[in-house]
Amino acid sequence: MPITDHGQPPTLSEGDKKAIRESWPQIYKNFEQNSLAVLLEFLKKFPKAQDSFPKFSAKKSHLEQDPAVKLQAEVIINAVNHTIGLMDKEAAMKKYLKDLSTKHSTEFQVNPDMFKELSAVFVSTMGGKAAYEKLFSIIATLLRSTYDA
Ligand code: HEM
Repeated sequence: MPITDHGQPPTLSEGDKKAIRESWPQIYKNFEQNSLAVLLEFLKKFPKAQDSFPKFSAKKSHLEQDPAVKLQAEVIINAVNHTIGLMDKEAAMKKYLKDLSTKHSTEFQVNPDMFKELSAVFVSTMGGKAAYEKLFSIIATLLRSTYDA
């Protein structure tokens, strides 16, 4: 199933939440490595996305050593971790992501098509579990939501 970023976002079943709660700690335990791997893979696939991050090293071949890249990767995975922590509070989870969307659309002004692309890299890193496809479709749809409004 591809990541969706339009329309009604999927709902996480109790089974989805359980699958995420059981597997996420293994991923988050190595949050520095895992988040960096995701961000580097994303930037490799979508080199133009790097234009959104003028703070990153201009040398695309040395990105993995750039502390600003590592920090940004951690910011992203911590936001995913926070979202997972709000899975049982759907309204709060949506508000958190919508506020984050507003920042991306007004302050950072990044290309909204990229949320689903970064999400897809995340999901493939996590073994492509169906529950994560739903979670990241929620994330991608809500991060995009203030662009479409
Ligand atoms: C899963 C998807 C994503 C999540 C969870 C996420 C999360 C975040 C968070 C938590 C921040 C910090 C917000 C703050 O300062 O209060 C941020 C900043 C930012 N994000 Fe994202 N983001 C995602 C995808 C993307 C994508 C795809 C792009 C660009 C292609 C992007 C570009 C940026 C930029 C430019 C900033 C500001 C960086 C700076 O401090 O200079 N984000 N993001």
